[in-house]
Amino acid sequence: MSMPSVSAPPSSSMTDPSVADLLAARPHLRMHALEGLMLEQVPLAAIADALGTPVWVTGAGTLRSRYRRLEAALAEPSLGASIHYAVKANDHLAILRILSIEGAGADVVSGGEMRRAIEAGIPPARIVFSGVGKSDDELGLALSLSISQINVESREELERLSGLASACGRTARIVLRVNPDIDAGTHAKITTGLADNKFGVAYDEAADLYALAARLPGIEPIGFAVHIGSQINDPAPFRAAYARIADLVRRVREAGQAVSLVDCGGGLGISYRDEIEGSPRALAHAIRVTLGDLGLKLVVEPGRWLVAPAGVLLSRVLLVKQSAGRAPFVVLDAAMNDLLRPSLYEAWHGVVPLSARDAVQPAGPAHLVGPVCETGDTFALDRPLPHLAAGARVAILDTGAYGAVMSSTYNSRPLAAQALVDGSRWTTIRPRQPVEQLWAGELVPDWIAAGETGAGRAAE
Ligand SMILES: Cc1ncc(COP(=O)(O)O)c(C=O)c1O
Ligand SMILES: N[C@@H](CCCC[NH3+])C(=O)O
Repeated sequence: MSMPSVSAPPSSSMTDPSVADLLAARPHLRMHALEGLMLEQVPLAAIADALGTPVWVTGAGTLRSRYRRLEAALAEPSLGASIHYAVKANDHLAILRILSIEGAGADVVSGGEMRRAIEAGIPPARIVFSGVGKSDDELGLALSLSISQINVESREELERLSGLASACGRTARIVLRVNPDIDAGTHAKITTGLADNKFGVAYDEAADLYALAARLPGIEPIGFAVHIGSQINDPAPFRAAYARIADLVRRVREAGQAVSLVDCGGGLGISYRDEIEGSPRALAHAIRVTLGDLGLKLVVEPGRWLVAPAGVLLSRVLLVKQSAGRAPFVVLDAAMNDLLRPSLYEAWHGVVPLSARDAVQPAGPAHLVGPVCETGDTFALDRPLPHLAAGARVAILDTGAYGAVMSSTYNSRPLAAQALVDGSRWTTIRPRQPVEQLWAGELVPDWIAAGETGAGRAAE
């Protein structure tokens, strides 16, 4: 099985793309001789000057154009698949609003995401609720809002939902998420369609469970869902998974049950390093040849492909730590608490200096790390990087998806600011978190605050 970019260790390689290669593959980014690195028509240094670093920046124009490319590929008359953006990839209200205006619905995995999507103007009728474990409160919210569909992942959830729906006199339109046992060929931590993974109901049990769903009060089964993982660039696993679902649909129909919808999930990958980006047309083809002639309503749930390339994380070099005979450590002011992907999946992200002056030939291999007290707080190891002195600023590329959303405040580091570029204008969409907010909700019991020493050893 080939291991694509998300799993590629961030170590040195003769094949690491140069700054010029990285920019050539990303038309929304370019290096201006004087202004430095531009996202759409905005010099990123201007944003770093105004907001400081680290700061996330997303290009609205880039996002829209990617949405339109995907929509065009899926809009063929034989498909007409509707796009439900996977909110988990980047849940900022401005991003959701942009996509909502483009016509996207939402795929949500929590009550919080459901509330966010609605707050951003996505109507409940365009919201799909996925997830392997949903609380009664979350299911109750979905029922009270009459969202478009609830993707059920187990018999236990189905029976619980039936009870909840009957109790409030509502009917839940459910889609059964099936685990097709297909290897998506992606990183083990983001594969979801293998029988060993926690997601979905076993393929062999799906037909019986669907039949049970039709008998349960408060439940209307309308179809099947499948999502085999994330960062998938090769269409073959999609095709294999959809073929299995098509067989299932035929069998269930032959048994006399109605199936009107298939939710094809998300998962389309991008090019982080030098992979061939997942193709919307190839995805559409995979859907058409497997499910296209079954008269189904089709749904997709893309996240990463839409928003990852549209975002960058800007950071500043705090210091360069030299050590004789070893690659230097270039210590950034961004860390794993901001961008977790390299630490979590050894993910490779391109790094480009903001200043054209810095974007020259690699000075030699260097380690790009953050200041957090974890050895795993690295962005790149042994990477041939341009010469970066203290104070130099860089953009870490393709961080629009699973970037800011996965941030934490570990080491009491406030959440970074966020900005939105739209053509030639830009604005702050989230100020840097004030440090006091880090402890704003914390309570110190009166007796501790008063300095009591308490029971001490006697209680041990
Ligand atoms: C059910 C479901 N749908 C959609 C997505 C979005 O995936 P991606 O961002 O890879 O398109 C995910 C995340 O993997 C998911 O779990
Ligand atoms: N968080 C992952 C993707 C998981 C997708 C959600 N199921 C990433 O950064 O690549």
